[in-house]
Amino acid sequence: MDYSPILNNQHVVPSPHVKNKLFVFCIMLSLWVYMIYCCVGYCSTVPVPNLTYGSLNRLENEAHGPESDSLGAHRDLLNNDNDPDSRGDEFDEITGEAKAFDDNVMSSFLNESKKLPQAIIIGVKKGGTRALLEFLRLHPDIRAVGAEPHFFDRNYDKGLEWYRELMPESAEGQLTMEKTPSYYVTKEVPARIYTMSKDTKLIVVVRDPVTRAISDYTQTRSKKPDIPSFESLTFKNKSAAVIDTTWSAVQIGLYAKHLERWLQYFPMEQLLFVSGERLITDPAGEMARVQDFLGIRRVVTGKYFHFNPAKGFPCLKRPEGNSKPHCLGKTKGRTHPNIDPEVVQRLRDFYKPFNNKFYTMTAHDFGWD
Ligand SMILES: Nc1ncnc2c1ncn2[C@@H]1O[C@H](COP(=O)(O)OS(=O)(=O)O)[C@@H](OP(=O)(O)O)[C@H]1O
Repeated sequence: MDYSPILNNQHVVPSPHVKNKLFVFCIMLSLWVYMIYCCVGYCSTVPVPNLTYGSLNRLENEAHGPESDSLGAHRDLLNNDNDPDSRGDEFDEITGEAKAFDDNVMSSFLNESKKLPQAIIIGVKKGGTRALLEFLRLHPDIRAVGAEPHFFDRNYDKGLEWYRELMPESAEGQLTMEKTPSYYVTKEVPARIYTMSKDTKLIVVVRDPVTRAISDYTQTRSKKPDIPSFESLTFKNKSAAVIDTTWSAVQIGLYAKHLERWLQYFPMEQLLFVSGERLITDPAGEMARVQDFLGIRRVVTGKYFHFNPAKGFPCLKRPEGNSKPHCLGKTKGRTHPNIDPEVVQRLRDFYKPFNNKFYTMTAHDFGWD
């Protein structure tokens, strides 16, 4: 009778063939255990030798919880302005789940890192910049910081590494973005962005300068209810009816003048002007232009928007399912005070030549007159 060597020795000694199979099985098992470990969100906390500074920072954030970190960062970034409109707290509920999934599961697989922004929403204040950023954040190829970094105007001395650290982790092929509306009107900013990268794509959300000025005033008054009337701030001397172009609410609306400064550094093709009005009436149409400009797929389409008649604005909805649409917070879409129609008309006349120049420069009639 033939005995196998195993039985012959009275011990269970696996043959080399079986050993190989066992080895492969163990490797597979370890991989599966690791993947399950990752899927419950632990693998990003496993110390690995080649951790970047960025990922270390993320681990620290996870340890303190995302809320405490972002609040701290926002306070710092607000730079005493304490402007609720600057906080990245809009639409967090709708993007929150996706972000958590990204952070906890995907980042370790995708070799993510923090990058300087390749595209920036540079203005204008009260143009609809928050809405545009939140619409863009729905796109899987966009990673954007929620709060306004104010790097190129207020925090430039902190250096590019400080700026990079504020950015979210992004994978290969994803665009990093931020929005700071004051960049468009700040003299030093074009040169500074050019120094960071002359290829930076620049997006400006523009809105009828008269409505924009009233919106700006409404925001200031919500924080300082005792400020003088819009009418008295508009004129240097009310009787002379000379418009005070040093008042920032008026100054910001001189879009053509500010654009001249940008064109000293960037070609027109690198700037995209988004209509703040159309962003409300046709968000999908404006988003198509923006996505084309950024060179990303048209993912954010009409199915993401639901017009809320009570609010008078488009809100965001998930294309699948029938969950409640999410609207921007109450600092967006404030009720404007009634302004003396004569003053409004004076402002319209004042802006007319500047608007026309702006239409010519951008080859786009925004229809404000
Ligand atoms: N979808 C949606 N929901 C709410 N509000 C919207 C939306 N799209 C554009 N807007 C308009 O955005 C205006 C605020 O502009 P910004 O976000 O650029 O303001 S800020 O500079 O960041 O403070 C804000 O101005 P006000 O209406 O004067 O408050 C809105 O008119």
